[in-house]
Amino acid sequence: MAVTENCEKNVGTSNGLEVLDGQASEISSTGATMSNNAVSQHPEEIGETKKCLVQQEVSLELQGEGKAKFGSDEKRMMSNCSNDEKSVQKKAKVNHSDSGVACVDGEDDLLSNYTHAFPHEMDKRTIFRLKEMLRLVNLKRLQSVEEEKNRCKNEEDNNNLGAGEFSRKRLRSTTRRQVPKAPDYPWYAVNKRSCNFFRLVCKDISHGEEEYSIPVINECDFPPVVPASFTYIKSMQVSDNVKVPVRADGCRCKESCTEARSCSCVHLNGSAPYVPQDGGRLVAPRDVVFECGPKCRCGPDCGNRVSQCGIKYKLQRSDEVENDIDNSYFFEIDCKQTINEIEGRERRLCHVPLPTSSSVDNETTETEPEFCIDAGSYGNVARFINHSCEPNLFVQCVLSGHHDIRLARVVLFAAADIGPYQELTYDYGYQLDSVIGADGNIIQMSCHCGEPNCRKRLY
Ligand SMILES: C[S@@+](CC[C@H](N)C(=O)[O-])C[C@H]1O[C@@H](n2cnc3c(N)ncnc32)[C@H](O)[C@@H]1O
Repeated sequence: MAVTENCEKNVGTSNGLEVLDGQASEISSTGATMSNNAVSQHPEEIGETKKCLVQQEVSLELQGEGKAKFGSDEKRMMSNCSNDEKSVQKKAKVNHSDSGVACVDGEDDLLSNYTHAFPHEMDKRTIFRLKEMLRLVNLKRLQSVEEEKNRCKNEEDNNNLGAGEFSRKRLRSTTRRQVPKAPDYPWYAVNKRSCNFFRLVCKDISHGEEEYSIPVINECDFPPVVPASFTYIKSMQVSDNVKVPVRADGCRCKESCTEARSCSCVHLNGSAPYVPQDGGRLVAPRDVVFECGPKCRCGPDCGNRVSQCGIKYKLQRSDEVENDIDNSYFFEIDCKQTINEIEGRERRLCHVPLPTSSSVDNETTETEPEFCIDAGSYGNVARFINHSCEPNLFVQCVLSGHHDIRLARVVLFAAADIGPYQELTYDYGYQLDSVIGADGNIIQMSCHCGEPNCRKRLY
């Protein structure tokens, strides 16, 4: 899945965007973490969330008449089915039917599944409209399949040509090698009566947790599938085996904390880390940002709590990259790397100036990371942000409730102005050949960020 910005204005440089929340866990000797999580101790609550998810995601009024509800049973069917079954569903082929109309193998199965699951809600009219929508989806898919076929054919032809012929051919069709622009599906443009309905698999992945809903649009799979289940949380849960650090003392300010001489938290930063503009921009990347916390007297509107304010921009997710390894959602809380790896930061930060001083104890920066965030089952939208070798976000460590750098919060800030519908990315910062499998062999992963300077490998 990729996360894109989905609003009509730019996300400004260095605006605090998101906290990579998940579960902070101790890194075990194997590098894998297993943790008892706080949320799973409240099964009723999770049950409620799931119920709510079904209601929110799948209800749809079709022109105010027949009401089609998809998802609950279908999703259950999908989540219960084996990988083989899933891949069969994903591999629905586009064909020409006798009438020349594109159809998808398995369309009848799909409709009969829905009819079976919702017998009272699938009247003839609804079925007709569903078929019409499927036809539109298929036509669009067929078009791209044809385009792809033509592209491959051209490439094949060109492989059989000499250099002179090749250049003549390229001159004649200069657009041939252009990468087709990915279609944008702005949230406001999602037409419930059109085929986009089938691509919108979730109206809000945060299930009302965030101020703005985060829709998920699946442009890859047919039928579109919802993202694998996880629980959306807004603040980091610390697993039972991790000792929660003592709360840091707070400032005594009654209003917004902007001055180092009057606010003890701002003082720890040397000067105010944020400018009060567009919700608080980071003045410059720092080793660590000290924000106001729970023991401070200032309120939630304090200017030194930027990373605690939640998402302030509309985001959406689209299905692009498949994950097939178990630890795709681990993030080491490695402030040492973000603080010390100037080379990496130079690469990551684009034109944002580098930090000038280290306000963190050297001893802590020399040790290996002890904790990691496991966003596999619990997390927020940041868990879906992909890696890029030319990213538009960078990692900034932030401390607020406590001052233990080993459990710092990981916050992603914009490194440049980010336009609407741009994918949000950051540099995962892996060292090549640093990921070792259970058998002791190095695991490699190719990078598909597509940037001209792509390093070709994630790790
Ligand atoms: C934190 S997840 C990112 C979200 C994930 N793509 C999804 O759809 O849920 C990290 C995983 O995404 C995939 N990924 C992210 N960026 C990638 C890239 N540039 N090239 C290849 N795979 C990438 C890898 O499988 C990686 O382990």
